[in-house]
Amino acid sequence: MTSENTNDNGGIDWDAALEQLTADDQAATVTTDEDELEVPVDGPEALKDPVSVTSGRRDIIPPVFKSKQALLGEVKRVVNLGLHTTGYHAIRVPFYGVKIAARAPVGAWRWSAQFSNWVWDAEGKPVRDAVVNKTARTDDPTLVGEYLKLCRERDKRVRWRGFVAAFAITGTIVGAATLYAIGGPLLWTVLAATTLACGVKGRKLDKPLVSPAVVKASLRPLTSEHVVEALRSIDLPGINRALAKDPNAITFPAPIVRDGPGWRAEVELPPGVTVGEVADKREKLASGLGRPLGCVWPEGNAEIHPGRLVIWVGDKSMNEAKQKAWPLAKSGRVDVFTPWQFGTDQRGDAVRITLAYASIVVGSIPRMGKTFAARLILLAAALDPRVRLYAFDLKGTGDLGPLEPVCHAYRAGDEDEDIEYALASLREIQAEMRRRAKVIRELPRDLCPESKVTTELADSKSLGLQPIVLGIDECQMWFEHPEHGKEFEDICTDLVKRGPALAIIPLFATQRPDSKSLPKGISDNAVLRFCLKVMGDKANNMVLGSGMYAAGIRATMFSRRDRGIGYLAGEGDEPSIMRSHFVDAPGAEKVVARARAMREKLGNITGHAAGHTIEADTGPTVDLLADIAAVVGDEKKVWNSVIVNRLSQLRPDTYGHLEGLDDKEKTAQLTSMLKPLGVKTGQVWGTDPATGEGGNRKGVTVADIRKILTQRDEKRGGG
Ligand SMILES: Nc1ncnc2c1ncn2[C@@H]1O[C@H](COP(=O)(O)OP(=O)(O)OP(=O)(O)O)[C@@H](O)[C@H]1O
Repeated sequence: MTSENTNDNGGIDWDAALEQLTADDQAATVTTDEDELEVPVDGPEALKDPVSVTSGRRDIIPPVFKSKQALLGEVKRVVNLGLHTTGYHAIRVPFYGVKIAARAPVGAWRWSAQFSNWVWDAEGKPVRDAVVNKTARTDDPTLVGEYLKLCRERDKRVRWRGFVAAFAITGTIVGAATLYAIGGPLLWTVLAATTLACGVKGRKLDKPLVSPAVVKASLRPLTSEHVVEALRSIDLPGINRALAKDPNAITFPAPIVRDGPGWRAEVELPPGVTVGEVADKREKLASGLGRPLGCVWPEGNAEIHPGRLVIWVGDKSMNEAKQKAWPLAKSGRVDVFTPWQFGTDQRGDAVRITLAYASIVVGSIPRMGKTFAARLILLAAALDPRVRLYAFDLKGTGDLGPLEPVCHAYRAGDEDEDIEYALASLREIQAEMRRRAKVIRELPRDLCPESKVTTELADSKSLGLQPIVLGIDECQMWFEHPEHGKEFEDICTDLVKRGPALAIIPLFATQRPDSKSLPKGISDNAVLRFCLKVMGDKANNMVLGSGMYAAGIRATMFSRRDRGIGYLAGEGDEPSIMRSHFVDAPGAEKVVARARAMREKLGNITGHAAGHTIEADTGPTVDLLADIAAVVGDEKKVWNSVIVNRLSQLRPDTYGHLEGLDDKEKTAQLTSMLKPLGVKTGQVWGTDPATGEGGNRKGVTVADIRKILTQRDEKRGGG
C-alpha cells in the first residue's frame, strides 16, 4: 500500500486500494504477448480522409418538424400517452397503497441492515480480507503493518459512527413519541411517508410496485450494420461480390434518422447495383431486417443516381397502420383545378392530386383496390358541383353505383345496349371537345392566355366549359370489343391527348394492363398514374410509364396484402408510394348525397341524374350505318358534310350537336365515326345543295355502306 491510496483527509480511499490489490494480483499471474495486442481492422490507408464531394445536403430541420402532419402527430401522441398513463395509474392508487404497505416491513428491515452495515464499517471488510489473504499467500511481513493500519482506521470510524447512530436512534424515539403525543395529520403524514419509503425500499426487483401503463414494443432502432447485413442476405451477386472484396463497399451518405413513424436510411449501393434490383427482393430485405414486409419500403433517389437507395422502415406495417378518414368524407368541396387529398404516404402525410389537365390511369391485378381508388377520384370530382360526370362500370357489379345520383351518364355492365350507350356518350364527349376547342380558339387572348380551360372559365355558364370527368372501370372491355373496340380506342386516345386542356378528364382503370387492354396511345399520354400491385415489368411500365421499371419504380414489389397501396406518378417530381383513402360504398353514398345537394343548388343535375337516359334521348338511332343508308337514298356517292346535315335533320336529338360545326369539321367528324365501322371515306364528286356547284370533296360510296350493313346483319343472324 502506498501513500497514493491515502486521501487528503488522511483517511483511506477504499476503492483505489481494492483496485490496486486486484491489479497486483493479475500482474503476478498474467503475461502479455505483444502479438496478441488488438490492432485496428482498418489500416492507415482506410483511416485517410476520403476525397469528399457534396452529393446532397442534409436536412437542416429534422424531418418531424418539416411536416405539419408529422409534428401534430407527435404532439398528439405525447399528449395521448400522458392522459392514458395518468388514467391508468389513477384507478390503481388504492392497489398500489396495499402493495406498498405489504412491502414496508421488508423495506424497514433493509434500511436497518444498511444502517447497521454503515455503523460497523462493513464496506471496508473486503479490503481487510484481501490483505489477510495476500499475507497468507506471500508471507510478506510489510502486509502485517498494512493490516494493522486498516484495523486502526476501522476502529476510528466505528467509534464516531456509533455516536452518530446513538444520537439518531435517540432522536427518532423521542421524535416518534412526540408525534404520537401530538397526533393529528402530521402523525399520519409522517407515518405515510415512512411507509412509502419502506415500501419502495422493500420492493421486489422482478415485481415493480407500479406496472407500466404502456407495453413497449421491442423495436430495435435501425442501424447501418442491420442494413448492410440485410442487403447481404438478399443474395444479389453485385452486392455479395463487392462486400467480399471490401466489407465497406456499402456506404451511408447520411446518418440513419427517425422519419415520421419509422427509420430512414440512405444507402450508396456498390457500383453496378441498382435500386430496382433491391426493390425486387423486398421480401428478402424485410426478412434480413427482421421486420414485417409491410414495414420495409425500398425506394430510389433518381435525382442522384440509380444506385442511391432510400430504405424507409416503418414501426408498423403500412397496410395495418390505421389510416385517417378521408378529409372530404364528411364535409368540404373540391375544385378540380386545385389539389385535393387522395391518400397518405408511409409517414401518414397527405398525398394530394390535381385532376385538371390530367388523364388518369389506374392499374393492378384484381382485388388490390383499383376500383376503390377510381371511385374515390370520381367522388372527388362529384364534389366539384360544376363537373359533368360520366361513369362506366364494365365489371357490372355496381361498384360505381353510389355515384349514379350525380352522373350525367352512368352504366354498369357490358351488354350490347351498354356498349351502344357508352359509344353514344363518347361521341357526345368528343363532339363537345371539338366545340370547346372552337370556343377556346375564339376567346380573347387576355381571357384565355394559355389556350386552356381555367377554373374561372369553367365558372362561366354561358361558355359551357364546365369540367367533364369520364371514369371507366375495367376499360379493357371496351378496347377488346370485337365490333366497336377500334372506335372506343380512337375516341379515348383522342380524349386523352386533347381533352385535358379542354377540362375533359378521362380516367381508365384496368386489371389487365397490357397493350390490348390499355392502348399505347392512352398509356403513353396519361398524366396521372396510380399503379397498385402488378405482376411484371410490362404491366408496370404500361401503367407508370415506360422506363419506370428499369429506374427502380416497381409496383411488382407490393404484396397481395398491400391493398390500396401503390406508386403514384405524375404528381410531384418523383413517383411515390402511397395508400389511397378508403371510402366504402355506404361512405360513398353519403358523399354523393352531399355532392347532389351542391349540384341542385347550382342547377347542375343533368342527363342520367335528371332521369334522362341516352336511349330515351336517341332511341334506336345509334345505328349510324342504317341512318346513313336512310338519308342517302339512291345516290351513289355523297359528301360527308351533306350526310351530316341530313343526319342532324333526321334525328336532331342524336346528331343535332354536329350541325353547328363547319364543313371541314363535319367531314372530319363523320370520317372518324365511320372508320371503326370499317367504312372508308375518299374524294367523291358531288353537288353542293346550297349553291348547286359541283366539286370533289371527302365523302362515301353508298355501295360500301350497304355492303357493310348487309354483312353485319348476316353476322347477327338478322335479315
Ligand atoms: N385504400 C384501401 N385501403 C384498404 N383496403 C382497400 C383499399 N382499397 C381497397 N381496399 C380493399 O381491397 C378490396 C378490393 O378492392 P377493389 O374492389 O377496389 O379491387 P380491384 O382491384 O378493383 O379488384 P377487381 O379487379 O376484382 O375489381 C376491397 O374489398 C377493399 O376492402
